[in-house]
Amino acid sequence: MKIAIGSDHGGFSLKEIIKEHLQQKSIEFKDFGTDSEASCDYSEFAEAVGEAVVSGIYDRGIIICGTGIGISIAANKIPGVRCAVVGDCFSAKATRQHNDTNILALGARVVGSGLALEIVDTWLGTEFEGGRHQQRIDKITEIEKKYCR
Ligand SMILES: O=C[C@H](O)[C@H](O)[C@H](O)COP(=O)(O)O
Repeated sequence: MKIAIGSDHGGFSLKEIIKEHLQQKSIEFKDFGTDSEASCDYSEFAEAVGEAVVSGIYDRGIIICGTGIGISIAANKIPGVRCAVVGDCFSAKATRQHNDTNILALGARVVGSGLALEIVDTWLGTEFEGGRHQQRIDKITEIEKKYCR
């Protein structure tokens, strides 16, 4: 599995911790920035990671800002992105099983690094269940087609 990862300044230090964790697990990733704690705008990194995932070059994305909210809103503007802000392991599992999320958003000012790594592991290790959930995702795709031209 190939992961695209990105953050703004608020998520930079958690991004570094997650990168080290992925490295230890021999999971391939590319860092799309930011590269320091200097103030920047999360939309840039949401777009870079979102494009990388939707293009098919990367299987999944992980994006981080202070709350996970701004960066997830921006990523979800890209057709084909299904991004959820997650702060617990139950939701991490459910959003893969039910929503087939392809990008995970984390709030570095909300969750500690220990929980964040458990969320990452749970999210990466859970498969989409399909079935009734697929028809719901198909309906989301229909909304995208209606409004994104
Ligand atoms: O949703 C937005 C994110 O949480 C940002 O990381 C946050 O707004 C950045 O705030 P500041 O510029 O005050 O560090």
